[in-house]
Amino acid sequence: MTLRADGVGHAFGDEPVFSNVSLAVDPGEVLAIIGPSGAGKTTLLRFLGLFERPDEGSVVFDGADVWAVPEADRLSLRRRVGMVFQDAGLFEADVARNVEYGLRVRRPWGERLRDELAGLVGRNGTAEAVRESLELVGLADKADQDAASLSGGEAQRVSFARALAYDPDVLLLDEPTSDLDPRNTAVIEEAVRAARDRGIGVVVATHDMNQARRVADRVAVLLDGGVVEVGPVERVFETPDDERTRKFVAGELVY
Ligand SMILES: Nc1ncnc2c1ncn2[C@@H]1O[C@H](COP(=O)(O)OP(=O)(O)OP(=O)(O)O)[C@@H](O)[C@H]1O
Repeated sequence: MTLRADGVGHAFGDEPVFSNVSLAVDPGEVLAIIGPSGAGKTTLLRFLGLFERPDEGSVVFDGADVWAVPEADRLSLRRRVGMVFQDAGLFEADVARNVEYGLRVRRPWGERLRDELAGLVGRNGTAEAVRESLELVGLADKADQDAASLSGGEAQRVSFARALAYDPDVLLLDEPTSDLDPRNTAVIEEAVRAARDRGIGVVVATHDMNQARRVADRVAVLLDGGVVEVGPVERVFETPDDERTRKFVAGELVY
């Protein structure tokens, strides 16, 4: 199921962020969105996550223009997209409960009610999904630990596991490793590859170009009010078409 932004543009008040952004992520690929701070990476992810409607253009998921379909249809499309925010956003409960939450919020109402009545923890399928997701980020042994006692890196990994537990079709990651040490970064990057290998389409917003090189199949360069280039990682980094990409990749300042 392809998720696509088609000519998307947006302004906050009279401050334009970007215009005419078109890009897509296919199942089983990792697309990195790179660009300087303030270029609009988070804003673009929020549009791709169907959280907000852009001023211009459309977001198309599985062939449906998501802001043109009835709200109920949009909500069911949104459930198929997982998003991991910069802030891990865990709540005060043990690690397993935090991961279960991912299942709880994305389930259709009927199933959700059934889960509530059955007691989510006791349901085998759910417990299994929680355990598998935690294993993928190397934290299965911390399932019963209080989330508040985790390190920042572990909290991010739990947040990732929470998004994976529901087995989304698309996973959006906003600077997933920005404050993490190399070990936690490596675990998350490995989990990104595992998600891709399961057929999930992954979008990673990052200002870490090395990370984009390590995990992405394709990269979109967001700067100067738009996507100036999108293509296979190696091509974009080694022989960029756009001079602004070349400068950005070389670490020269680009506005
Ligand atoms: N809700 C909002 N209201 C007003 N301005 C906003 C809002 N959200 C974002 N902006 C502005 O839009 C621009 C893009 O912000 P965004 O967070 O999308 O950039 P970014 O590329 O993700 O940056 P960073 O790498 O620093 O996280 C910034 O100038 C920001 O101040």
